[in-house]
Amino acid sequence: MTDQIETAELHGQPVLKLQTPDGAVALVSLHGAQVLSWTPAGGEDRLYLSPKAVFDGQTAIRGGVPVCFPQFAGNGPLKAHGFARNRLWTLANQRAGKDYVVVTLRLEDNADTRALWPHAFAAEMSVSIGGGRLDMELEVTNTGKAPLSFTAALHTYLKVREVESLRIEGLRGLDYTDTADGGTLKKETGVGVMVDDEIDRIYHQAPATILVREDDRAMGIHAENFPDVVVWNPWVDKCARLADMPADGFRRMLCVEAAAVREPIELSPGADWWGRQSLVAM
Ligand SMILES: O=P(O)(O)OC[C@H]1O[C@@H](O)[C@H](O)[C@@H](O)[C@@H]1O
Repeated sequence: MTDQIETAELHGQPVLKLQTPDGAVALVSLHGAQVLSWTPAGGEDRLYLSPKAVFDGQTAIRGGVPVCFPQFAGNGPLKAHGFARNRLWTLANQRAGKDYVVVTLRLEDNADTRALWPHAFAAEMSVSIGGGRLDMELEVTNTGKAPLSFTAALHTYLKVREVESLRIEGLRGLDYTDTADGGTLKKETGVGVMVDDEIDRIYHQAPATILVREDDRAMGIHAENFPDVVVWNPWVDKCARLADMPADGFRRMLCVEAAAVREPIELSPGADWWGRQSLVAM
């Protein structure tokens, strides 16, 4: 470990603390390879972590950036969002420079994952911070002898001041699957998407960059190799049903997820795929 990367604990669970000399800080949980908090240089924490999140080394942690793999949501036989967020990943690589820190966590198949999903794979999640940026990259390699396919997402919980006061820009004209309306396919007509009710949408063929604009700040969200963008907020009733969310938690969060859902990723033996999401605090 360098002094820019330390091992620590959060609520009894192992985390890596990343810091750059300019003051950017992130916490990454080994459970799920999940970024739990990210403070850009000179700023404040821009990721939502539920104060009721469960840290027991098994349950998925509510907040930060859960890694959904090898299945997005309930789109397949596995439990919601696959198993990667419920597994302990190992530190595979780390590097620090004058203005950046990067760590790579790794998860491979074992008897337990093969019982759920009969494939050999290696997944690596790289997290890099510096200045006002957070870069996250998920790479998956088919290490087996048969083809495999999966869906995936970086399920980013943005921390927002008041969800009803923000606007999501860049989605106009896109087709989306409205999960909150039985999976109906619709077209986005709004110039800016506002949130004043439950929203659970998978936007397809999304542009590389979208913007979440708040009254006094914004977040630029850039994705590569993730063709879908999921926008999710549970709103009052669904939030009340989530045991690991406070009643008013939905007001402080907005999930904007870089995802590959509509077209599963197909990997032949030996092939690999990567997808990236970057957040730029403005
Ligand atoms: O409660 P979970 O399993 O973390 O899922 C949260 C939400 O994740 C979103 O990605 C899905 O679109 C929602 O349908 C889902 O409710």
